[in-house]
Amino acid sequence: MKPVKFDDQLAGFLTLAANLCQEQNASAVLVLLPGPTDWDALKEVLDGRKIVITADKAEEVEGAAEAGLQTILLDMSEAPVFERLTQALLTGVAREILAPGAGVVVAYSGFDSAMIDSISFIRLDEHLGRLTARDLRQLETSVPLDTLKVVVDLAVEIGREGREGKAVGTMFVVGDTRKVLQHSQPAGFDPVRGYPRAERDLHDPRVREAIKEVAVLDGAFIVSPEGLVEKAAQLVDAPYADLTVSKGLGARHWAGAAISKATHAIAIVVSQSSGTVRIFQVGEVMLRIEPFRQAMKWKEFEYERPSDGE
Ligand SMILES: Nc1ncnc2c1ncn2[C@@H]1O[C@H](COP(=O)(O)OP(=O)(O)OP(=O)(O)O)[C@@H](O)[C@H]1O
Repeated sequence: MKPVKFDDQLAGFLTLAANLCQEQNASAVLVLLPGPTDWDALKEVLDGRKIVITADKAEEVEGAAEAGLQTILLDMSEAPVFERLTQALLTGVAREILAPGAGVVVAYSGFDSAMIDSISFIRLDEHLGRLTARDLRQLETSVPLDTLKVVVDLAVEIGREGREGKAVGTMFVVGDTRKVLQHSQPAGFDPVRGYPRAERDLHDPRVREAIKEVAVLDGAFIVSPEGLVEKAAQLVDAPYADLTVSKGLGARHWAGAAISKATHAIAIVVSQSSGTVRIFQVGEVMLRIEPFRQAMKWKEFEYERPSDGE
């Protein structure tokens, strides 16, 4: 990976970005770079503005954090620039580096991948953004926020990516594990059975990748408040009485609603047909996240017409 020379072109575009930031009252300048550059010179040109450096690999932002710059890594080098920028902005919102609704000036390589040649001004739509920590905090639950974030992010990735080109649906039931297990029975072979704790901990990215591989199996993952997958491929069974679930949602969603009502667990359901992730608590959809190209669109609570009877 080649460093990016801090030449007149780069300095010129950053100066334009700084001016635009000033004129539009933007809250940050996001720079998508193909490699490390002279961070001090970059900071000097963007004098005093909030700077976010985005790249694909850690070595491309080498030294940026030490220079006091915020960084976002994408690992999407094959994706079109538009999708990479969208993902960078969504990640910025999710990590609370950028505020939803904020204006952001973006400097990037639109035509020549080796140099900065384009500038855009983007106003982050209030509703565009990955689920933020604040949204999850609204769920008053005994499950630590940190575990919820890990599981929700994993669910969103499964809904978005699927498996080998095919859509995948699944469910995670998080928290109140002892009680949830009383309502569960194996749907088939349990791929996590017999594994030590460390190999079932969803905080470990390798474990999350392994879970994506087995998410195609029937049934739900039962996750402890600490983020350990206690069991996989479980059919959860709880009474449907007094539940209202939207039309068009089937057995998986009913089961998620029911278990979240019968216990203090949170059920996170990925729909196979749409990739939408719904978060159920006390029998109701509390949050819903729509897949959106590479990234996703976060919607505030929206009333879904309940189906009749049942
Ligand atoms: N009680 C349950 N516990 C866990 N998983 C279940 C349960 N019932 C159904 N499922 C899972 O849901 C899968 C799909 O069922 P169904 O199509 O009726 O669900 P859905 O709610 O319409 O979801 P999707 O949008 O993913 O199709 C089943 O193959 C099974 O793996």
